[in-house]
Amino acid sequence: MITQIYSIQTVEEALACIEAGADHLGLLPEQLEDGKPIPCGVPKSVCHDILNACRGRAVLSFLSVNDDPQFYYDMASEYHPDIIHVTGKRFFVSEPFVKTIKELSPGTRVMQAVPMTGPEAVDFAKKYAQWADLLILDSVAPDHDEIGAAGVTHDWDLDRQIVESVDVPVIIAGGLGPDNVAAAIEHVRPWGVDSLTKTDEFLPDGTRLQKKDIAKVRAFCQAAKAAGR
Ligand SMILES: O=C(O)c1ccccc1NCC(=O)[C@H](O)[C@H](O)COP(=O)(O)O
Repeated sequence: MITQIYSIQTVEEALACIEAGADHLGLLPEQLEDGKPIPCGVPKSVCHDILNACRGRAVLSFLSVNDDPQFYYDMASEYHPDIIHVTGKRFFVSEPFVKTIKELSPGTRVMQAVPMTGPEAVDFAKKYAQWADLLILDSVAPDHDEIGAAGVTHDWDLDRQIVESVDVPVIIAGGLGPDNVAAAIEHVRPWGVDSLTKTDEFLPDGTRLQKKDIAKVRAFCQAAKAAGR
């Protein structure tokens, strides 16, 4: 069972997550969203430092919420990440897009986020599984229109249907943490599991810090590996 942890901010955090059992690390190179800097964007020099420190020790997934394919092409040329994670609101992978990414960065795989909003997600997943190397099935929170970082679960029956009907590896995401990852794995039988919100640090007043809680990351990875055996 592959474990993926978002959103990495520093080299120290990346190395601590690897030591805690994470196989894939996800991060967002700094970028604009609706004209404003994205909250947990990582500066270019830090992205390179994380890549240099972690290559060969974990799979690095670089995410964008951009709807302009050029942003992804620039990301492929600049970083040559192991995975490019496409989670634009209106932009999804296509055959020519994936071909261009692979010309710019041979060896980079392309992962399409699937918005798990209802039964229509099954056809969406089947369509984009034609071109993407991997899928990530992710929640869309009721109060925002972004795919991911929602901190809530969705209907795992739909995830199970998708896992059973596509030929590419599927990572499940959305509100997963140490408390529920085993149940999700048992229900869906995916290739991998992902966590953001529930493995972050929180202040006593409930404010979420953009920082991983390494004890929670360890508990998540241990629970996932045990359930995935
Ligand atoms: O990592 C982010 O900050 C992020 C921001 C915007 C869209 C997606 C983002 N992350 C993608 C992931 O794969 C998350 O880990 C996934 O959405 C799960 O999030 P959560 O429900 O909070 O565990």
